[in-house]
Amino acid sequence: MENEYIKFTIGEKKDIALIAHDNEKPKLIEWCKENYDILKKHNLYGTGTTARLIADKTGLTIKGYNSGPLGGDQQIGAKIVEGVINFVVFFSDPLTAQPHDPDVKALMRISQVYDIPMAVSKATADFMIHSEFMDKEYVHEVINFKKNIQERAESM
Ligand SMILES: O=C(CO)COP(=O)(O)O
Repeated sequence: MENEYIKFTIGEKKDIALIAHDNEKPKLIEWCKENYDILKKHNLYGTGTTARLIADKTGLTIKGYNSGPLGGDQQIGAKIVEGVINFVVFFSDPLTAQPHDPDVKALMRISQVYDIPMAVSKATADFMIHSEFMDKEYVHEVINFKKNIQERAESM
């Protein structure tokens, strides 16, 4: 099966998901404060508690989904599939087991599938936010999964 790629343009205003596990929330809030002037130019989304804390502590406008353990990671994942989210900052906790670990893995996996940049630490988030892609249009290329599915169905 040969893959065909679809190209689409991502505008100057990005759609950014911000997520942090509990132990990492203070770090993400600090990071949002540091990068307030950049973040305020974009559309922000987050899992429930993270989004509420960011809004309260930084004054940024952010759309909140469900809390992570109640399906928030899956909602963000669905937005990636729909082509809504362009960047993800996810300060996951590398030292604490999460009850919704399958959802966390699913979100990381779907970001890879759609080649959506995901920063999982402050260092990578700093690289991402200061990247030349942040404030300009760029062309994003992903596999045409519709063609892929059709070809698979036809071959069965
Ligand atoms: O658990 C999370 C991500 O896996 C984050 O969820 P909250 O933002 O609701 O704490």
